[in-house]
Amino acid sequence: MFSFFRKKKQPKPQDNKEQDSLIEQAASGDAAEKSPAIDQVSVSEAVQKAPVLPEQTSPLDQVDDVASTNQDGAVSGLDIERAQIPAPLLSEPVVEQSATPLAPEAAADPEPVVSSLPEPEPEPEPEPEPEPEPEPEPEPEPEKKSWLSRLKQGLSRTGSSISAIFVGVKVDENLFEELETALIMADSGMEATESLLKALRAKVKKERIDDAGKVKTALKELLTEHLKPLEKDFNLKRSSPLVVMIAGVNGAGKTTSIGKLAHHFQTQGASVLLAAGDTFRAAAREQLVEWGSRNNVAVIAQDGGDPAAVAFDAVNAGKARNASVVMVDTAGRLPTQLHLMEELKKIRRVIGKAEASAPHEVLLVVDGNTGQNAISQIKAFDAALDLTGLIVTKLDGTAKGGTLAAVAAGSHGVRPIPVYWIGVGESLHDLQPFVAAEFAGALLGDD
Ligand SMILES: Nc1nc2c(ncn2[C@@H]2O[C@H](COP(=O)(O)OP(=O)(O)OP(=O)(O)O)[C@@H](O)[C@H]2O)c(=O)[nH]1
Repeated sequence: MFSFFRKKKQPKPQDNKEQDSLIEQAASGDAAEKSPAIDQVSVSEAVQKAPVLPEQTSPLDQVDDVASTNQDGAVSGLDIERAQIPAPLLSEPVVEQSATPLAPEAAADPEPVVSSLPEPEPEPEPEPEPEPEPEPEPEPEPEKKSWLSRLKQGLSRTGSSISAIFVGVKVDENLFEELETALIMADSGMEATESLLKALRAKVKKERIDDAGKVKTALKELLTEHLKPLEKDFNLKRSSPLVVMIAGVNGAGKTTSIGKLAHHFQTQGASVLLAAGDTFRAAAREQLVEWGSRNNVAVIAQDGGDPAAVAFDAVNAGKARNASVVMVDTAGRLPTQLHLMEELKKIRRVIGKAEASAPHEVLLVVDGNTGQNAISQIKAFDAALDLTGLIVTKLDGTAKGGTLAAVAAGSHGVRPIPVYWIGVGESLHDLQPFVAAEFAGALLGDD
């Protein structure tokens, strides 16, 4: 599919443990003395020797540049290691096998498709030239919706059903019961719903609120207060480079969010380096390289191999180049795929071997449409990785949105992990900091 990537070896399950430990040995820097075989799986080599086919201007050319050169011409740590590699090894790159099985389409070069040519049809009679039609007036471009209106529209299913409850009704038990149902239907969970309604009843009683519209305002205040603990500024400058590891289930929006974040960080003056730690899906690597070129930032990648090795090299490259931020993408996985969750833990550990204080942030990307299932996802990834934050994507879609109220309430034992950003579209700018009041307003269908 991607001619510039080397054909991957089929994984040998019985070798994985041994290779994993070799990768970790390599990362800890003492492997060479312990086993001559480490040359075959050297962490740095794997990236440095990513193949570059001659005459090809593939994204990996850029990647190879990143792994081997330093912008100002200085010899980087990676260069030094490369210089010490015997020539035969350099010319024959070793691709270390990941614990992750290779996707069939990535594992085998596709057969060329040869389609049979149809019989040539007789030349049609030339038609007389039609009269040129007058050019239609160009339609005025619809004004690009603001992100907040996209969030409101995304949550409108919940918003309009909650809003409708307050129209033309008395403040009585019926109103509270309808609200209870609507909040549960919005995926807020029992804990959050009960606690919100208890507080609302108390407030209505204490402030003698007898107007349904004012009950809605009171609910918005309470919901904002409830969501407030999830609101947290992302501190970009606390370490250099700041190493951010990104995880999540398949298709949650990890790579897209990394692309958006790269742009966001750059607008704050940060220099960004990306690590294509999704070595499982070839298209994911290409997707990240594409985001990299869109943002004009370098991407460390290799064809196949161990994602921990990519992360390790990326952190070292980030240090050598004084990058402000290194973001490590990882392959999507379900929390039930225990061996893949182990792989994530290993990536986290190996990052720590490249830089003891790293990763500084471990973010879970959650699809906002996931509903209550998001709670079990967050719990499982948190147990494996000790998450530091969430990015909730696709809130411009058909999300119900109540899940965040459930997270804030610690539903089913989930930790109220901060939500740094929300995704409200597919383009570069469609990432916004999570603001409790705005989110509460959108969830309750504010105008
Ligand atoms: N509408 C909308 N679409 C989004 C948002 N974030 C991501 N997407 C889309 O979701 C799809 C999956 O996004 P990816 O970034 O490839 O997801 P991923 O988690 O990296 O996927 P895997 O690598 O397969 O696990 C893409 O079509 C994105 O454009 C968002 O905030 N809103």
